[in-house]
Amino acid sequence: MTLAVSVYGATGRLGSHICELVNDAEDLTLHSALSSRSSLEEIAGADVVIDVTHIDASEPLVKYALQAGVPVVVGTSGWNAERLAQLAPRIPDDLGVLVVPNFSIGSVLGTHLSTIAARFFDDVEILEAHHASKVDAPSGTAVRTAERINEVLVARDASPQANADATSRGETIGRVSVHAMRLPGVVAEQRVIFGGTGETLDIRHLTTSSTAYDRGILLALRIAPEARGLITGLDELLELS
Ligand SMILES: NC(=O)C1=CN([C@@H]2O[C@H](COP(=O)(O)OP(=O)(O)OC[C@H]3O[C@@H](n4cnc5c(N)ncnc54)[C@H](OP(=O)(O)O)[C@@H]3O)[C@@H](O)[C@H]2O)C=CC1
Ligand SMILES: O=C(O)C1=N[C@H](C(=O)O)C[C@H](O)C1
Repeated sequence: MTLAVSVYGATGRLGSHICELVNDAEDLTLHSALSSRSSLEEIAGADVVIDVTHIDASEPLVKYALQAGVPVVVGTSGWNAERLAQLAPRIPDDLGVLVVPNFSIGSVLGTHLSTIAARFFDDVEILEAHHASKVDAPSGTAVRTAERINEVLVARDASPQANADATSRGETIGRVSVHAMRLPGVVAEQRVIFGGTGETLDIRHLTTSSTAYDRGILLALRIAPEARGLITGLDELLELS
């Protein structure tokens, strides 16, 4: 018994990699490979659809998949806390949507460790770097990391000392400044830097190849048909939360 996988964004960097991954896995088959020119009807009959496109396409895809009764794995960046809060109540009881800002296990651990560090440091900034072709900034991972750190800072009413008002101080997400660099030669990198009294803590994750995403993609695809409701990130699946 194989799982029929539909890939939305199949002509892109990550989508074409996912198609290869699915073709190579004995328990998965490629049901359909969609691009911007495809009809969403092509996902009909799939056991799961994975979306790696653009936020403008991702939202309609999720809506369509939920109506068609197809579980979804979303890898597209742009699903911030506000969008996720709107999505959660729209998911039927018998379906699951996994929104995964980063499929790399190291990145998931980096963000998890950052939420622990946020219990002890009031000041933190995120520095992310990606390849020059990336269309969105800051990265979905950086936004999600900042949102999760901010939840911890707000819960304990932490007071950052640094002033983040000037535009050169990055985009402010809650109490966290986020700086984005786009450069040829880079795949993906994120540093979460905490500042304290006489010390800094630098939690750095470096992606050197898109193979970093394989384990997380396969895990999410295999779990999606049994998942129920909204699952954000791989933390729960990796038993981190
Ligand atoms: N969660 C994770 O671990 C990762 C997430 N990502 C995210 O995945 C997404 C895709 O990244 P990447 O593969 O590098 O991007 P690419 O630009 O290489 O590919 C984008 C894909 O999406 C399609 N697409 C773009 N706009 C639309 C639209 N409006 N409607 C329908 N389809 C559209 C393109 O189709 P066409 O060819 O027809 O234009 C193409 O197949 C990004 O959001 C990125 O941040 C990336 C890496 C890891
Ligand atoms: O576009 C990319 O490349 C990536 N996008 C995701 C993001 O926006 O966080 C995940 C990873 O950083 C690679």
